[in-house]
Parts: sequence; structure tokens; C-alpha cells
Amino acid sequence: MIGKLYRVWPQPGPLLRVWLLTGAMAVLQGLLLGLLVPILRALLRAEPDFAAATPWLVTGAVGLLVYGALSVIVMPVTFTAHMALASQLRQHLMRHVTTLPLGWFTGQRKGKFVRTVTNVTGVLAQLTVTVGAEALTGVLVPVTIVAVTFVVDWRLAIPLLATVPLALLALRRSWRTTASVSDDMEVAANEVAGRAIEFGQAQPVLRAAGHGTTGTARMREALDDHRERYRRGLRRMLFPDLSYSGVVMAGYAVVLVLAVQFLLNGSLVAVDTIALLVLAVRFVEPLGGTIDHASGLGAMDYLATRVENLQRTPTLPHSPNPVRRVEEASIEFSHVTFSYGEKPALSDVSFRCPAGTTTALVGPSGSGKTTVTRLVARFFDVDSGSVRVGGVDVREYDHPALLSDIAIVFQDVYLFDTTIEENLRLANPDATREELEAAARAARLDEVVERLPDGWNTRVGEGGMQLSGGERQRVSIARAFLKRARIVLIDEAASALDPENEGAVSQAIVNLARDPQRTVIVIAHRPATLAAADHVVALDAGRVTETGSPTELLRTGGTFARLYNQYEHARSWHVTT
Ligand SMILES: Nc1ncnc2c1ncn2[C@@H]1O[C@H](COP(=O)(O)OP(=O)(O)OP(=O)(O)O)[C@@H](O)[C@H]1O
Repeated sequence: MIGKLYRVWPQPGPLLRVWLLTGAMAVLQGLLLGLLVPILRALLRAEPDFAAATPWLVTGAVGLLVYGALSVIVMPVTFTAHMALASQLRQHLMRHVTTLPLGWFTGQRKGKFVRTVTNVTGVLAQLTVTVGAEALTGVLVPVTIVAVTFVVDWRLAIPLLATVPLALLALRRSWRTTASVSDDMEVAANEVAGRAIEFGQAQPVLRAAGHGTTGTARMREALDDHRERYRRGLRRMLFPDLSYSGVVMAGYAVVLVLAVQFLLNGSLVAVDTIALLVLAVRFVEPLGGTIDHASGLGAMDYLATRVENLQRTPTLPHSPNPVRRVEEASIEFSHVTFSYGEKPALSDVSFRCPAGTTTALVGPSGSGKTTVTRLVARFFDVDSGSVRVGGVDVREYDHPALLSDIAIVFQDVYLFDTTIEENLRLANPDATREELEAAARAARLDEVVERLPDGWNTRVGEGGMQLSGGERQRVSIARAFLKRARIVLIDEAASALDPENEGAVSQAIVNLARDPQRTVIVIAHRPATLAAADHVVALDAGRVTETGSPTELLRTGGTFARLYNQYEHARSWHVTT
């Protein structure tokens, strides 16, 4: 575990300082206790020899002074180390996460990452400098006492020495059980938290169904499961805890029996017997007390493993000589196969989008359209085949350089809780007012800005919730214009927008596609977008089923024609009253 903790921190200096200081105090404590032997030997005689005892008493006094001074220093050093370790770990994890493939950021992982950065780092740093240091004391004091006992009588030192590794083995078992129980409890706690959120959000439905106060069956199940896991955890921890205490007490009992036997057979004098039994008690106390920290040690082990797992998440491989500029904006898939898990999401996909053209991706849900756009931006690496941009494999590029030439318009656009202008400027912080307004006009965002109470200075709320889905997509398209990205990947909203937004978003996408400098891949759901495409790639179950121009494919009457007619048909639907 010490190795694991040492690895977790990129600069373990503050940790080393706390451990060295605590270690020094523990050894000093053991040595000061060892002074009992010569002092008692000098004083517990028929005629006490004060002259012989004096140097040891002076040494003891100096030792106590040093110990006192170290006790004063240890508090601020521990506090500073706690702060420094938590802060450096947070920064390190944040830096590491920026190098992970974007595909890593699933909802569940994002939640776990936030908890690790905000909570786990602080708790781990605190446990390491407090519980870790106390456990170190709990081991080093007994080990020093064993060394002192060796000097006085090796026969009693042997059982003490044998107790230490056996106790440590039992302790390790105990904290490992605690770590595994913590893991189990976290699963149950997450389930309860999830059900509690669901319970809160579903109150209107539950009340309407008459279950407002009694709760849902799922919530009750989650609470029962939590209780059951807790009980099981306590049962699992009982045996390792008892076996640890048993080992320590057995070691003490053996020393006691041997000491009495040696005293009776005359091979150990009374004064040494007394001193060694006092030392044995001080051996048992800290070692026995270490079990009280087993749950802290278990939690520390569990949290350190969690941080280490995050640190070990592989980053995207880097090319040794990365290409730093996209020369031209063509895109080519060549026999690409890719899977997220077992089942391939794309199989042997090949197609080409010449620079300056617009390609519409069509296909049923789950056919792999979004995956194609993710691979262009290198959110993931292909399993086989290659994705080329400007004739260069995307793996050969410096990733930020590749992304600087790509704009992505997602279906669900996330906006930051700041003004609409700031949100747009993310794409190009140095854009002039004219550039900003031109981008807004092209994306039909100008109409939205005019309507907003504070125009460009209107705050859009958390996630952009003050704007409708279509309006947020217009902000995202305006970003693509402002960024002057030569490659734009668009996931057109599949769900129905209100007629005004529908027309505006379609027009904005057509405006993007019209620029001959720009290569656009659009996951198209609307006839207007399909009609604006130069080229269509139809996918089904991860395979390319058709490619060609929209007019050609309409004529052949395949998948594309069927989807196009479905879209047209859906568009003609209206509700009559
Ligand atoms: N992050 C992921 N992890 C695991 N599997 C995924 C992930 N994303 C997509 N998939 C799976 O890969 C396949 C292709 O998904 P993809 O999202 O590319 O399809 P799509 O055509 O864009 O679908 P839709 O139109 O519904 O968005 C599907 O089977 C999907 O379940």
C-alpha cells in the first residue's frame, strides 16, 4: 500500500516529510521506553546507584524535549501536507483527463470523475497524512521495542518479532475486506441516491397515483439492498478484526509465560523482567490499537486504487512526429472497422468526401452515423482500416491541431451559463464585432439575439436552458462559422422543432454547406438538408449500403429513397382539430 500511495502522488515530497517526522517520533518513543532498562537496573537495587542512572535520566530528558518539539512541528507539517497533496492530485487528474480520448467521457464516468476530483482527492490526502501516519506509529513503536528487547534478552524478543509480521498479515486482510466492503457499499449508496433523485423528480406522477408518501417499490428495494449489504459487510469484517486482536494478544501471552518461566529458573533477573514486561505492554498497545485504523486504511486503499485506475486510463497514442496542419479538408474512410465493445459499430466502411463537398449520412437508428463523425474527430481510434483527413491518417496529427480545423454541431448543444456573446466567442475569442454578427446572420442567430431582452449580453442559463433546442443549435452553427473550421460535423436534430426553428436550422446548415471551402458531414434527418448534399452515404448495421448523389439514389429506390419519402411523409403530417 505504501508503494501505491507513493505512486498516486506525482510529487510525494510533503507525504515523505510527514512520514519521516512521524517515523522519527515513533522510533524515539520506542528508544525512550528502552531507557527504562538501564534506569531500573541502576535504581532497583538494594542500594540505588544514582550516578549510574543519571546519564540515562539526562538522555531521557533530552529525548523527551526533542519529542515535545517534534510534536509541535508535526501538526502544521501534517496540515500543510494535506492541503498540498490534495491540491496537486486535483491538478494532476485534471491535466490527465484533458489527454483522454473524448469518447471516454460517458455520463457515468463524468460523474465518477467529478466525485474523484472534488471529494476523493481531499479525503485520500487527509487519510494518508492522519491514518497513514498513525498506522506507521502503530508499527514502528513495536518494532523499536523489539530491537530494544533483543539487546536485553533475545529469547523474549523472538515471540515479539514473530508477532509483528503475523499481525500485519491479519491487518492487511482486515483492510482489504474493508476496501471490498466499501466498494460494495458504494454500489448500494449510488443506487439509493439514484432512486432518491428519481423519487423527487417523479413526485407529481407518484402523487397522482397515490404513492406520494409511501415511496416507490424501486426506492424500497434500494434501501433494503443497502441495509442487507451493510449487514453482510459487518459480518465479513468481524473475523479479520478478531483474528488480528487474537494474534497480538497471543504474542503478548507467550512473552508473559516465557518471562515468568525465565524468572523462576533464574535466567532472567527480576528487574529486567519488570522492564521487559513494561516494554511488552507498550508493544501490544500501539500494535493492538492499529486495528482501530483498519477501516481508515481500507478506505485509503480503496480510494488510492480508484485514483490510480483513473491515472492509468490510457491516453490516445501520440505520433512521434505529429502533423500540425491540415493541408486540405478531404475526408476518407478506408475499410474502417470499429467497436465500442464486442459488437462492431462500423464494419469495413469505406467512402470519400472530397474537400468542399457536403455528405449526408443516413440510416436507421444505431446504424453507426454518429460513430462516423466521432472517428473523424478522433474521439476514438479505429480497430482496423484508417480515417484520413487531407490524405493524412488522423492518428498522425497533433490532436489539438486536427480539432482546430473541425467544428462539431451536436444534437444536444451544451451552452455555458454566461452571455450569448461569450458562448459564441468560445469558437474564436479574438473575433471582431463584424465577424460575430456575420456568423450570427449566417446561422440565423441574429433573429434570436434581437428578441432576447439584453441582446448579446443575455445570459443563457445553466446548459443554455433559457434557449430552445433549435436556438441552441443555431448558436452551435454560428460557432462553426466563427471558427472558420474547414470541416464541420453536424448531427441534425432528429426530433421535431417548431416550424420557425426547423426552417432556420435547415437554412443555417444549407448556408454552412454552400461554402466551397468547407467540407461538411451531416447526419441528416430533414429533406432540405438531404437535398443540399452533394453526396449521400447510407448506413445499415454499421455497413455502407448505398453511396451516390441524392438524385441518383432517389432514382434507384433503395434505403435512401425509402428514408427520404418517410421524412417527406412525416413533414406533411399535421394535427386537425
Ligand atoms: N459510447 C458507446 N458505448 C457503447 N456502444 C455505443 C456507444 N455509442 C454508440 N454505441 C453503439 O454503437 C452502435 C452505433 O451507434 P451510433 O450512435 O453511431 O448510431 P446512430 O446511427 O448515430 O444512431 P442514432 O441515429 O440513434 O443516433 C449502436 O449499436 C450503439 O448502441
